[in-house]
Amino acid sequence: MGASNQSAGRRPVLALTVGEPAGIGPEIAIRAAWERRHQANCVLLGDAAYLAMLAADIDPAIRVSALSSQAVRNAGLPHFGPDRLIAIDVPLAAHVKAGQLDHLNGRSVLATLDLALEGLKAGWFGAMVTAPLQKSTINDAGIAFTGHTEYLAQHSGTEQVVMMLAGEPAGSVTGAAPLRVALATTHLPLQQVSAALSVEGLLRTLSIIDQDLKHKFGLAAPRILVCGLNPHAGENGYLGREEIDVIQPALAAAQAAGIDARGPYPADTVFQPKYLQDADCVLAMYHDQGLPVLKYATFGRGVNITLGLPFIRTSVDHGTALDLAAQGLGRADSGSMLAAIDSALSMVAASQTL
Ligand SMILES: NC(=O)c1ccc[n+]([C@@H]2O[C@H](COP(=O)([O-])OP(=O)(O)OC[C@H]3O[C@@H](n4cnc5c(N)ncnc54)[C@H](O)[C@@H]3O)[C@@H](O)[C@H]2O)c1
Ligand SMILES: N[C@H](C(=O)O)[C@H](O)COP(=O)(O)O
Repeated sequence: MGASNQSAGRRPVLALTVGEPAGIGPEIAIRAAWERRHQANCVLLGDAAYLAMLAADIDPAIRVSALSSQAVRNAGLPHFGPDRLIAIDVPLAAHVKAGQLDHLNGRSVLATLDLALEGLKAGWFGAMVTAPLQKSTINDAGIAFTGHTEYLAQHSGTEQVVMMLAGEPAGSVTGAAPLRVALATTHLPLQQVSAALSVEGLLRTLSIIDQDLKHKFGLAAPRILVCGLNPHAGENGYLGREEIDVIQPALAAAQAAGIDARGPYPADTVFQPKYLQDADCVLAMYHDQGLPVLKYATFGRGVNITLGLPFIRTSVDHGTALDLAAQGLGRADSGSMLAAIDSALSMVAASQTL
């Protein structure tokens, strides 16, 4: 996608969608954008009047300049220095009450994603970073929606993407190497997971991980450990056959294609430091097989990255935290949002050196 606004010497421009307005997204987006204002021009996408009001409550020093999306379409994104944040206005339909969901605002949340996609295509932004949204509210607004990952894939015309979360664990967990956990399936009811696994799909997943770890993370020869689906990786077929019928053939095909992928390993043992120290990524078969481990080790510092997209997208490792939002400003930790911005910046830099 385009990069016309990403001229050398200027801070990279990142689209920062602020997520569910009643959650902690807008607050952590403002705080992180302001904290990183000298490294990145984080353009907030959300209701500009609401964001300006919130910014003033967070810190009166934070200035928010509002732009209309039409003005940006007509004249491009103007250059602003780090003395202020820019918000491209995506108006909300209903007044926001912190901690209280309102499905009337669901379409506006999705419109921020559409605007980010438009801006990536037009070259306004070098990457997008997303604050958490509430999937149920968008569904309550009458729009089938399972997550950013699937939405961005569909709306960028990408056949397959891979969700990967990464973070720096406390030193004792893996010896301080980044832990990266990718998923073979994303937001899917558990009952549908087995049927969603196929040799071709897993091979594409492994190939996307391999390519993106090389090109967006600068790893010369990524090493991927692959989990089984069943307890004890199927116990030679006595506890399930997906390992024999699907995962092993996919691994054989990946290895034949030059991908360093090994397994299938029992998911309950593969996350030991002695295995992780020889790996760059673990591929789990489903959401709650891999993410509890990652979030246990890195919550608050982790980053969610969508691999396989034709642009860079990162996000936080947590949700909307309505409980914290309801208590007022200052309760939420912005660490993961800062990590998501930092990660997007380093991926932008890695992509530019190709
Ligand atoms: N990137 C995303 O858009 C994203 C990611 C995860 C979950 N979600 C969505 O968020 C909604 C709520 O999910 P949930 O309740 O399972 O998880 P959650 O992460 O919102 O909350 C889980 C717990 O972690 C705490 N927490 C979360 N973020 C925190 C932060 N920044 N600082 C301090 N504490 C924090 C919360 O207070 C809560 O106790 C769901 O709709 C889910 O789908 C969105
Ligand atoms: N699976 C993610 C997590 O648990 O953190 C989260 O739901 C966000 O997914 P999307 O980026 O697809 O919205």
